[in-house]
Formats: sequence, C-alpha cells, structure tokens
Amino acid sequence: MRETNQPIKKLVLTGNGMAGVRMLEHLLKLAPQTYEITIFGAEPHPNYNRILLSSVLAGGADMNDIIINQLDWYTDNAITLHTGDPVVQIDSAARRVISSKGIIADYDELILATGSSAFIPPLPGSDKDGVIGFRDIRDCETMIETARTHRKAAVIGGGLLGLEAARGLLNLGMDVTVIHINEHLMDRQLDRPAGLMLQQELEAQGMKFLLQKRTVELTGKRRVQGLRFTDGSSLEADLVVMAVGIRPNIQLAQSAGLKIGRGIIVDDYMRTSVPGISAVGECAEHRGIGYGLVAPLYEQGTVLAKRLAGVETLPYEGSVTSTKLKVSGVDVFSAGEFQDTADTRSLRIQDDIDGIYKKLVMRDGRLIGAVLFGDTSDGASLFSLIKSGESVSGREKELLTGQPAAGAAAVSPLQRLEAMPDDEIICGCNGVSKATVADAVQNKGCTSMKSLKACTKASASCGGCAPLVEGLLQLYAGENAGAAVKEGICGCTSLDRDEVVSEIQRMGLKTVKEVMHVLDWSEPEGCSKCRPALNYYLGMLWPGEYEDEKESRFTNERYHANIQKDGTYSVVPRIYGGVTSPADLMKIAAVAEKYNVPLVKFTGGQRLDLLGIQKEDLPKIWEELDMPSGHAYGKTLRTVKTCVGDTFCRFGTKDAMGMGIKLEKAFERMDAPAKVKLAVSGCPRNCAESGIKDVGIVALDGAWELYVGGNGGVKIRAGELLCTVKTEDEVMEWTSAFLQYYRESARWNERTAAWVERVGLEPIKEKLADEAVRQELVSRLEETLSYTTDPWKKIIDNDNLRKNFEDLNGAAALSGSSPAGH
Ligand SMILES: Cc1cc2nc3c(=O)[nH]c(=O)nc-3n(C[C@H](O)[C@H](O)[C@H](O)COP(=O)(O)OP(=O)(O)OC[C@H]3O[C@@H](n4cnc5c(N)ncnc54)[C@H](O)[C@@H]3O)c2cc1C
Ligand SMILES: NC(=O)c1ccc[n+]([C@@H]2O[C@H](COP(=O)([O-])OP(=O)(O)OC[C@H]3O[C@@H](n4cnc5c(N)ncnc54)[C@H](O)[C@@H]3O)[C@@H](O)[C@H]2O)c1
Ligand code: SF4
Ligand code: FES
Repeated sequence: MRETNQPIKKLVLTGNGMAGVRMLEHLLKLAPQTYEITIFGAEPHPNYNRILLSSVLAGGADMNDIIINQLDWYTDNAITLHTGDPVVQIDSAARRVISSKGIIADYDELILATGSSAFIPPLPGSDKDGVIGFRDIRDCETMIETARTHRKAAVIGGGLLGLEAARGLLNLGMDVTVIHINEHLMDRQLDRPAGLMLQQELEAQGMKFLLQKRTVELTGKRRVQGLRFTDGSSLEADLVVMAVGIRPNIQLAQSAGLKIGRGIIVDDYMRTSVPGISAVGECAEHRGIGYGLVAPLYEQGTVLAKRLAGVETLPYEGSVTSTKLKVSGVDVFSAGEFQDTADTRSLRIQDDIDGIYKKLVMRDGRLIGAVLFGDTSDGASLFSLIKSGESVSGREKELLTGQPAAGAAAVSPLQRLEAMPDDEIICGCNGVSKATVADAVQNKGCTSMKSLKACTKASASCGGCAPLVEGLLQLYAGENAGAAVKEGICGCTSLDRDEVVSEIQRMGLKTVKEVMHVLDWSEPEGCSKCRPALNYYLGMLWPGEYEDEKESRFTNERYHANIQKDGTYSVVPRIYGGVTSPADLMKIAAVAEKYNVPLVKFTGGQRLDLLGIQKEDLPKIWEELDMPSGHAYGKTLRTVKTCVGDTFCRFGTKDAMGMGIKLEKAFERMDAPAKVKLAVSGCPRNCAESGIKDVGIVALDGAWELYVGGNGGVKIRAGELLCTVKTEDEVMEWTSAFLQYYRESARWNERTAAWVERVGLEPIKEKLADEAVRQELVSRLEETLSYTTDPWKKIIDNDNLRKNFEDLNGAAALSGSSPAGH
C-alpha cells in the first residue's frame, strides 16, 4: 500500500498491455507518490505477457504462468483497474476519458498504450467462423478449442507470428499449412538462404508450405472450409489464422483529434500532438516508425516514465531491433539491417551439413545487421555490437567464425561481456540491464539460470538472451558458482555431456523423451542442440536396441543426401578409397544423363558428386546406381582418401589404396559425434593429405604411422602421432580403438581435432596402449557396425519410406545452387 495521502496528479492509462504497464512499473519506482492512477483495459484480464501466448499455444506454458501482474499488484499500488472496459472517448479540453461502461475518469496525464490488432485482410469470407488473428488470450483459446474438433489449419503469413502459430497448431495435432506471399519465409527478418534453411527445418517438423501464394477468398458457408488462391488452386481448412502483420489501434486517438500517421505520432519524449496526452508502445509512431517488439517499446516506456516522474532523461531516438523465432528445435536470429545494399559489405558462412548459416552486414566498418540460423549463440553479443555502433574493422571474420584475425589476440566471450557497459540491456524482452544481472548474482544469491530468471525475469520470455545471461552468470558467480553455472549440453539442462551419458547408462534410459523427462529437462520437447545429441548418445550406448529418431536428425541425415542452397540435393555414392571401375563410372554417367543432373563433380575426398537432384528423384537414382551410400551428409565416416602408393608410385613404400579400401569397408556407416575423414598415403610425401585428417595414415619402410586429430577445415590443425605399427592388422586395430574411444568420449558435434585438443593426446595414448582396453573398444565398435545397413537400400526396399521423398505440395519454388562439402 502506498503511504501518501495526497497524490498530486491524476494519471489515466488506456491499455493494460505490456508497454503501458511496464512504463507504469518504472514510474512507480521513480515517483511512487506522484500520481493517482486509473487503468482501463479492453481485455478482461490483468496485465499478461503476450509474447508467451506462443508458448501457451505450443503447450510449453499455462495461461496462469503468463500473468505479469496479479490483481493484488494493482491494489498494492493503489491503482484503480477497469478490465473488460475500453475507453471509447477522450475529451481533451476537459481532460477526461469515458469508458464503454460509462465510467468517466479525469486526468492530468493521459497515456495511450492501446497496442495493435492483428491485420485481417478484407478478403471475401474473412468474417466466417473459424477465421481469426493471433493476438490475445481469446485467440489462443479459440485455437486450442478448434484443435479438439477439427483437423486442417491454414496460417496465412510466414512471418514470426505465423510460424509460431503454426508450430503451436502442429503441437495440438492439427495438419498445418502456412500460406506465404513471398518466396521465402520471414522475409522481413531473414535473407533468402536463411529463409530456405528455416523452411527445410520446419518441413521436417511436419509443417507444410505454399509459397508465393496470394489468397483471394475464404470459402465455406457459416464456417470457413477452405481458401482459394489467385492462381486458381485451393486448399481445405477448418481454421484460418491470419498472421500478415499488425495495425496500431489508433481509432480512439484519431477521434480525439490527435495527429495520426500509421500510428499515433509522438515526439522524442513520447508526447502526442495534444498537451497532456502521451502514447507508448505499438500504437505509437516515432520518427515514422511503429515498433512491433517489446524491447523498443520498453525503451520508449523508460523515457516516458522518467519524463512523467520529472527525472531528467535523454530523448528516445529510435531503436535497432532484434528478433528470435520461438519455435522449439529451430534457432533463428535476426538483427538490424540484414539486406545488402550498395554501401554495405557482408560476410557469410553456410554449412549445409550441420544446418548453420551466419551473415554479418557492415557499413563504414560498423556492424549494422546479422542473420543467424542453426547456431544463434552469438546473437546477443552481435546485437550489442550493432547497438554500440563501434568499429569492427579488422575483426569482421573473427565475429563471423569466432577465430581471431591473424596476429590479433583472441577476445574471449567473457572479456567481451566484461567490457560491456553496465547499463547495457541484456534482456530486451524484460528490459534487464547488465547491472541488474550483476546485482542479482553478487548481492541476491542468484547462482543458477533458474534463480536468475525468477529474480530478474532475464531470459523469461523469448529466451534469445539466455546465452548472454549465462555468460554474465559465469562472469559474476566466478568460483562461488560451483556446479550452478557449469555448462549444460544446452539451455534445457544444467547437466554436461558426461553427466547426461552416465545418467543414461545408470538409469537405463532408452528414448530421447525418457531422458528429457527423467533428467528434468526445462523444455519438454528439447531443442535443436540436445535432441540430436541425445539421439547420438543413445545410439552409441545401446547399439542393438536403440531405434534411431529420425526427427532428431538434421535434414541432410533424414534424406540421406546433402541439401543444396537451391533446395535440390546431391548424391555421392561410395567409392572405396577413391578407386572406381569402368562399370561404376558407366552407371553414374547413365544416371546423370537420364535425370539431367546439372553438375557432376569430383569432391575433395576423391568421390563423384551428382548435384542438383530433386528430392523425389533420390530413391530412383539410388536404385539405378545400385551403389552404397557415400554418407556424404552425416556425422559418420565420410571418406578414406588414398594415394596410389607402391602400386604405381616410385616413392611408394606400401599399398596405400588397399589399406584405404580395407579401412573404408570396415568403418563405413559408423555413426560418430561428428564427421570423420581418413587418409592413407604411401610415403611421407603425403599426397593423400594424411596430416590433416581425423585419422591419417602414412606408410614408411617397414612401418605405418597413425596421426590423429587433424583437420583441414575452418581451423586447420595438424594431426598428432598416435602410434607407429608394423602390420595392416595393427593399423586396423588401432584405428578402430581410436575411433570407438572418440565415439564414447567426445561431445556430440565435436570433431576429433577439438576432442584431442580438449582432452590431450597423452591420455588417449595411455588409454589405447592397454591391449585389453584396445580389444574391448574394437569389439564394441564391431558390434555397433554389425547392426548397420545401407540407408539408401533400406529406403529403396520400403514403400513407406519411399513416400517421404514424394513432393507433398510442390510448394517450394527454389533456385540457385552450391556444391556441398564432403
Ligand atoms: C503471439 C505473439 C507472440 C509475440 N512474441 C514476441 C516476441 O517473442 N518478442 C517480442 O519482442 N514481441 C513479441 N510479440 C509482440 C509483443 O507482444 C507486442 O509488441 C507487445 O505486446 C506490444 O505491447 P503494447 O502494450 O503496445 O500492446 P499490447 O500488449 O497489445 O497491449 C495493448 C492493450 O490495450 C488494449 N486496448 C486497446 N484499445 C483500448 C482502449 N480503447 N481502451 C482500453 N484498452 C485498450 C488492448 O486490448 C491490449 O490489451 C508477440 C506478439 C504476439 C501476439
Ligand atoms: N518471436 C517474435 O519476436 C515475435 C513472435 C510473434 C509476433 N511478433 C510480432 O508480432 C507482430 C506480428 O507478426 P507477423 O508475423 O504477423 O508480422 P510480420 O509483418 O513480421 O510478418 C507478416 C508476414 O506475412 C507475409 N504476408 C503479408 N501479407 C500476406 C498475405 N496476404 N498472404 C500471405 N502472407 C502475407 C509477409 O510477407 C510477412 O513475412 C510483429 O510486430 C512481430 O514482430 C514477434
Ligand atoms: S604419398 Fe608417396 S607414395 Fe603416395 S603418391 Fe605421394 S609420393 Fe607416391
Ligand atoms: S531477450 Fe527475450 S527473454 Fe530476454
């Protein structure tokens, strides 16, 4: 309860939503006794977190979880709240408002925070039952109820809202098609490559897409039954969710004579054109821009609260925005200007194998935009650089790859966090600054993400800031953090890799769902980091029993082919040791000719790659090739590169090709934490590049050397000598033991180079030096491999599996091309 008896002025807040109430919370802190406050809210609820409606729909949160301020908060702050009662008239001359129920409230300061409404395009039939927007609790409830009785949902609009709605409807068991007007998804936030990767990932989750489609009519009698498109095609639907953008709620302000553009026009202190009336949030238009994300709205609210409290404030000068799609299993981040223009320069990485895309856009040596797909862990720090406007000249590549520029000292993520100003907003959704996080950790005993979230609300909404908050936790908790801040395998758990694996073993957990449930995952569905990792660990631990979870695999592994940037696939048949025959070459040529394969190319691993293949042609091509899969797409043994060795080369000391073929035949189809490449060279001249392979074998006179942990990729690393042996059998045994030890000990997605560097070569050597241990490792790998079969053949022989390759809706109109890495 407030202690004052005599508030000086009357403040009326119109709109009980996120921006208005957040502004009030701030004002109450700055000047608790200055205003007698009345709030009118059109919705019948206390203030709630609209952002989390997506989680409610997807089943990740309950309606009660999303209330920000319970009714007693209003009472405690002596706020008069009228819910379900919108203001319908403003009398600015008399400084009073009138509500729909006829309540009259006088004001000295009127704040308009009426937000936006979902834009419902005026199409014939858009007034039918079953056609809704996705904006409030009522819409959310309508969708949940409809899913109980109906099957087919259509979402119009493939932006953030549409995709979050579609994911929620899928979770509710509906058959969901997203109809999008442009050629790639989230065109307002992503460039084309990221949009296409997103589409692939969501398709794999079961979402269907009709791209470049314009709806002209919603059909049906009283209730909607379908949609018709400009091209004459149609789609059945019992529920249509419109997610094609928002329109600020300006009618009230307009009728009161306030200056209006797209929204209510405000100055840099959130004043409207009429004295005594301010506007904040989505209803406001500032310097020609209306924002649709909470972070900028909270920034506006801070300026307004300070002005109303009589505290000196800098003007609000506009915001740079960042977004993160809240769909489980998909990591997408976008910030600032992401499109290239004549005066920008950009850097990109696209890794189709691991489904990662990163793009940074620079202007005048400053970072102005970023798009991340698949790995968004750098999102918050990149966003902070964008906002700071500091020069990144010379550091561009480091920012993209995480590797320091030549000659430059590496700046660790913790150092970067340390250098960040104290008032930097870490969590945009909840307006939490670095100083607030520091205070919670250092003075309020928050030493886990859970307690920090509860105490500060940081990372409690979209989750985009979680990596940054975790970083700060590490920075401030230091030694006191104990187990509380150790790195979990992902944000869903605080357990690290070794703990997860040993718990799976100890408790005999046999499915991904069971692991998440028993080990108390915070996200019941997991995320794109933990699902594939658990799938791997379970397969590694229970080779004979565990049924591979297809949906936990990346797209490439699900389709057993590499997806290219134009949406086509590449096919690489196995060519053991890079040694082929006229018969195989003729089969490849025949297939390439028959299916008009646009490009046939030799890979760096001495294979032939057929590029530009349509998904539906894959099983036919595999069948006609009648060759095993080259596994060019998975976290498996890729290739064993060989030189000609002593068979033809005058320097050769041994049969490098024979050794390579033997190794490849033994370990093909071996699942691993990350891809594995081998090479065998016939002498130390190393023509097969054995020095930069996961296992590189070099023949000497009378001996073989085995080098391990080499890498020729982004971060070049020379392999280290594991052992020198005499016979081919010993090469097989040591390679097998090394690979199995790596399979059993490395973190998922960790290449041998990173693993060897992390654990050190000596402990690995020591372990493998023990013959009994070596034999056990060899036999465990043999057992694992005995359960494997060729994936292409499995699909060719099974009509149901073949069906997955049929183009269900033919919707994706994709173009462009890029070769895959093998
Ligand atoms: C499903 C969903 C997910 C979202 N996810 C994110 C996200 O992840 N990140 C993000 O940054 N943003 C997200 N947003 C957007 C974010 O929720 C909005 O930007 C934010 O809620 C806007 O705040 P506001 O106060 O301006 O408007 P609102 O929160 O809409 O509040 C306005 C309130 O005013 C009421 N009102 C309107 N007219 C009157 C009147 N005449 N009298 C009284 N009351 C009135 C409305 O009923 C409403 O309750 C999401 C939005 C939705 C719908
Ligand atoms: N995770 C988040 O940050 C999040 C989540 C949900 C909503 N929001 C916010 O809520 C607001 C509404 O989101 P939104 O996705 O509706 O807006 P949006 O403007 O971001 O996306 C709308 C999409 O619909 C497409 N579209 C437009 N007309 C169409 C038509 N006739 N047929 C098919 N497609 C059409 C557009 O190309 C666009 O990509 C935005 O302000 C958004 O920022 C944010
Ligand atoms: S590595 Fe040695 S044996 Fe092999 S091709 Fe080169 S020179 Fe000849
Ligand atoms: S930025 Fe959305 S929860 Fe922190």
